Amino acid sequence: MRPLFRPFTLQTRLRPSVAIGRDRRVFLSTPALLRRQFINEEEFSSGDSGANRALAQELLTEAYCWDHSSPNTGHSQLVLDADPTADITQAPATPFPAGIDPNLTYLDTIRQDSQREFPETAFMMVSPQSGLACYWLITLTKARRILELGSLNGYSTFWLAEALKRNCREAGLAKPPSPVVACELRKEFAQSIERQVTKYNMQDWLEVRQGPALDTLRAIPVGTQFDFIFLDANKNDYINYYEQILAQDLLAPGGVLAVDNVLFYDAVYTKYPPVQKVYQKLAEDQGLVSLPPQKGLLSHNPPNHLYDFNAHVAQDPRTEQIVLPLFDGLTLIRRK
Ligand SMILES: C[S@@+](CC[C@H](N)C(=O)[O-])C[C@H]1O[C@@H](n2cnc3c(N)ncnc32)[C@H](O)[C@@H]1O
Repeated sequence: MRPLFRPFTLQTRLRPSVAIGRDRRVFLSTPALLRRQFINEEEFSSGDSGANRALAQELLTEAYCWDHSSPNTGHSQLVLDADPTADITQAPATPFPAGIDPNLTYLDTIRQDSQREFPETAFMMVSPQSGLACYWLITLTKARRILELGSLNGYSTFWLAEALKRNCREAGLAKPPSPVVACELRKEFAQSIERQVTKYNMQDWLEVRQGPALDTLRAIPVGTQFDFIFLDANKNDYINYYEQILAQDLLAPGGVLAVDNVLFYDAVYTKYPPVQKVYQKLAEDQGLVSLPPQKGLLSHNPPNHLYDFNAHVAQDPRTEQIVLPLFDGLTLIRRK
C-alpha cells in the first residue's frame, strides 16, 4: 500500500490516528497500542486525515476490527487483522524524524541490542517518543543534575545522558557537574548498562547505582538536588518514591519529576480492573493468546498501583502536576 503519511504523525493521543499496513493491518489507535502492533515500521503508512478516519470508521462498522475505545478519554483504538506471528523483538530501528541530531541515531542501536539481549523484558523500555520527550524536557529546562529510577538496560538512560551532554555543550562545559545517576535493581541490567557506557564512551555522563532504588535514594547526601528525575521503576513503589523524593527535598526549585506509565495501557480509568483482564488485553495487543506465565507480570498489579499513585498525586497540595497522554502516559510534577 502506498505510504500516505509519516509514522511520526502518530505520536499524539489527543486525537485518533490512523495507520494502514501493507499487510492490510489498519489502526485507529493510541501509540501505546501501535508500539505493540507496528512490528515492522517500514511496512505501514499512517496518518490522521479525514479520509483515513472515514476508512477506519467504515471498517469498524463492517466489524473487521477490534474496538479498544476508551470511553473516558474519547480516544479510539481500532485494529484490523493484526499479525499473530509478529515478534516485537525483531522490530527494526524506529525512523528518526528529520531534524533530530544524527549523532543520536545510535540510540536505536541500543534499543535493538536491548531487544536482542533481553527479549523477555524489552517491552518495558520507554518508547522512542517518550525518550525524545524527556530529551526535550531536559534541554528546554537546561537541567544538569539528573536522576533515573528504573533503568532496565539503559535505553532511557542514554536519552537522559545525551540531553545532559547537549546542555553542557551549549553551556561550554566539557564535562557535567555530575553524571546522570541511574538506579537499577537487577545486576544483569546494571552490568549491561555499564558495558554500553564503555562501548559508547559515556563514562563522564552516566553512572549506574545497582540496588533497590529506595535504598539508593536514602543514601544520597543531604543537600543534593536534581533538576530532572525520571521515575520508571517498579510501579508498586511509585508512591514511596514520590514521598521519599519530597521528604529528602531532592527536587530542585524549578525541577521536574517525570513519571512514566501513568495511564498503563488505558487500564487506570476504572478503580482496580481485574488484572488478568488487563494483561489478557495486553497480550492480545501483542498478538499473543496470553502472556507467558514465566514473565511474572501478575506478581503485582501495576494498573492498581498506578491508579493509586495518580489519585495520591492529584490530591497533593504540595505539588503541581500535569498528565501528558504521551504514549503510556507521562506525568510531570513540580514542587509548589
Ligand atoms: C519499566 S523498566 C525501566 C525501563 C527503562 N526506563 C527503559 O526505558 O529502558 C523498570 C525497571 O525497574 C527496575 N526495578 C524494579 N524494582 C526496582 C527497585 N526496587 N529499585 C530499582 N529498580 C527497580 C526493573 O528491574 C526494571 O529494569
